[in-house]
Amino acid sequence: MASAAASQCYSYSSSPAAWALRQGGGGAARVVRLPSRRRFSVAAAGGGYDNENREYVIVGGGNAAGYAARTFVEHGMADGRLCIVSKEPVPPYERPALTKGYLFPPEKKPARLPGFHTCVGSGGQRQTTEWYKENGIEVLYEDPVVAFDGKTQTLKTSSGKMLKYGSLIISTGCEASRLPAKIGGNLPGVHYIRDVADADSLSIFIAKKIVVIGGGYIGMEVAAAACDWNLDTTIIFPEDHIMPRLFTPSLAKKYEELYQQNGVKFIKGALIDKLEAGSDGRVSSAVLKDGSVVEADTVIVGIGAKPAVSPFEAVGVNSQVGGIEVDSLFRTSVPGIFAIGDVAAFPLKMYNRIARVEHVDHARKSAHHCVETLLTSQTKAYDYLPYFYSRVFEYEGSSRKVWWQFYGDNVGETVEVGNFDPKIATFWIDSDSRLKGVFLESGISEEFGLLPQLAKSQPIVDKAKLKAAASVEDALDIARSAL
Ligand SMILES: Cc1cc2nc3c(=O)[nH]c(=O)nc-3n(C[C@H](O)[C@H](O)[C@H](O)COP(=O)(O)OP(=O)(O)OC[C@H]3O[C@@H](n4cnc5c(N)ncnc54)[C@H](O)[C@@H]3O)c2cc1C
Ligand SMILES: NC(=O)c1ccc[n+]([C@@H]2O[C@H](COP(=O)([O-])OP(=O)(O)OC[C@H]3O[C@@H](n4cnc5c(N)ncnc54)[C@H](O)[C@@H]3O)[C@@H](O)[C@H]2O)c1
Ligand SMILES: O=C1O[C@H]([C@@H](O)CO)C(O)=C1O
Repeated sequence: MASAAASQCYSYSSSPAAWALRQGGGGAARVVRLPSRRRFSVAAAGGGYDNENREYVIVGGGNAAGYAARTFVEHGMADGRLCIVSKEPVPPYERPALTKGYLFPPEKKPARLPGFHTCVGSGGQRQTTEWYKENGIEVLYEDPVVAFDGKTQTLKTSSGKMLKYGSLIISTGCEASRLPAKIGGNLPGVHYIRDVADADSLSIFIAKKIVVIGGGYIGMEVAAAACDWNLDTTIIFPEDHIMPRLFTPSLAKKYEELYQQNGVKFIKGALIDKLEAGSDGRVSSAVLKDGSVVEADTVIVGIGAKPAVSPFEAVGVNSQVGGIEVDSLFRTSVPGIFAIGDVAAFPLKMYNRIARVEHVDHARKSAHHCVETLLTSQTKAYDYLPYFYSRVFEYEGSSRKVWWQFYGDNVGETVEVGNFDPKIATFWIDSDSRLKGVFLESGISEEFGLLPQLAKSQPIVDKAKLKAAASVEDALDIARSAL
């Protein structure tokens, strides 16, 4: 328990006159008005709290938390005032590295901590453990919050610590969806990848035959990494093509063919009936619903992720997309409590709907926007342009590297140009001929730089001209000329 420091009390008030939480999209607007001036004061250590009276508490030490901490420091509001409570034993890091550089073979200089702490993924400073100490930020490691009381503004951690907050930022991200234990989802040799401990335990390094379950981001990035290990790799998923959240069938076909050229086998339209163990108790095969059996000494499961709302359900969970409901300033319906990153269900202003975005660009930007709101009472609504990307086969010696970027909304008719030679562009165009979304494989930086401009301004484009484009470069010129 905290030492009984001399009693100190600081207080501040919630920022704007009235808190309003609107439900966008189809839901009727619901404005929750609260008394205009709510004063919060964080009781002194006399209350016996374990976080040294830190006014600001971030729950979750992942990608968004690292970027939030940076903004607190930029405002000079971290030292002695910020506390991060994390489930993990290490400070925030760039999670995307876990299925990219982290999976390179030992002789190819795999990414390892402390090399990829936030904010290096966006060209920022590497915030090591020492960085948090030097900036006076208290970090509680390996001690997840298990209980929360909004009335007393207190949190309880799994080790029994009691923490008091003035403002609380929920940054708990997502948890990997799991196969049920009863069908072998927890067998030794079955792996999920969410945090660096998972990546460390991944026995891809000693595997011979791996089965990857799920044809999404994790599935594709792990399967590509397995090619660098020359492993016998099979991907199994229920849809009829990979990346169903984003890829068109024809785009998926191009990438599937590239994976097959690298030796990856696909079993599509298939669901796992169970995972079986061998005599050593480790996973030895995957049995599909049709009864067929695929041998494997390692199984990597990438079947989606669920927002980690616990123990903050009472703050308000969005029924459509899940996650903690926030407004365009990341304020929840409870004054002084915010949510950011994967776990936040926020108004996607451009498309007038509530969304959750499980990608690192939003984690970084939402963190910055939220802390700016908290510290400066700015009222500029978050106006996020969805940006997703992936990089595979990027290892040294790969026959071709793959790096695609997508901006916007994948809605409408698609026009696809190019055939991995080396580029591919796909344009999503709505019924008013407006460009809604754009995808580019292996662009040069100027071309990648054009994508957000196109997706943000949504120009009217000539579909016929795009379809007739002789190359990806021509197609981008046609789109650029529509700006
Ligand atoms: C393997 C992998 C690769 C990825 N690659 C990419 C990519 O290439 N590009 C891209 O755009 N996105 C990628 N993503 C998605 C991106 O990493 C996430 O969108 C981003 O990490 C979300 O940041 P966050 O802070 O909201 O959540 P997280 O980074 O998941 O952090 C949440 C943190 O909160 C902790 N936590 C949870 N509950 C509690 C609790 N009760 N108390 C305390 N701590 C708690 C978790 O342990 C974790 O440390 C990848 C994700 C994974 C898993
Ligand atoms: N480059 C990136 O942006 C990137 C990279 C890795 C991870 N991530 C994030 O990490 C999280 C997890 O990624 P993911 O790939 O697991 O999720 P995903 O949603 O991208 O893919 C899940 C895949 O598993 C399939 N699936 C669902 N249930 C299944 C089942 N029972 N059996 C077999 N297949 C099943 C889905 O149909 C889909 O193909 C997501 O939030 C994702 O955005 C992002
Ligand atoms: O954003 C990212 O961060 C890591 C790595 O670049 C950090 O060094 C990675 O692989 C990304 O895609």
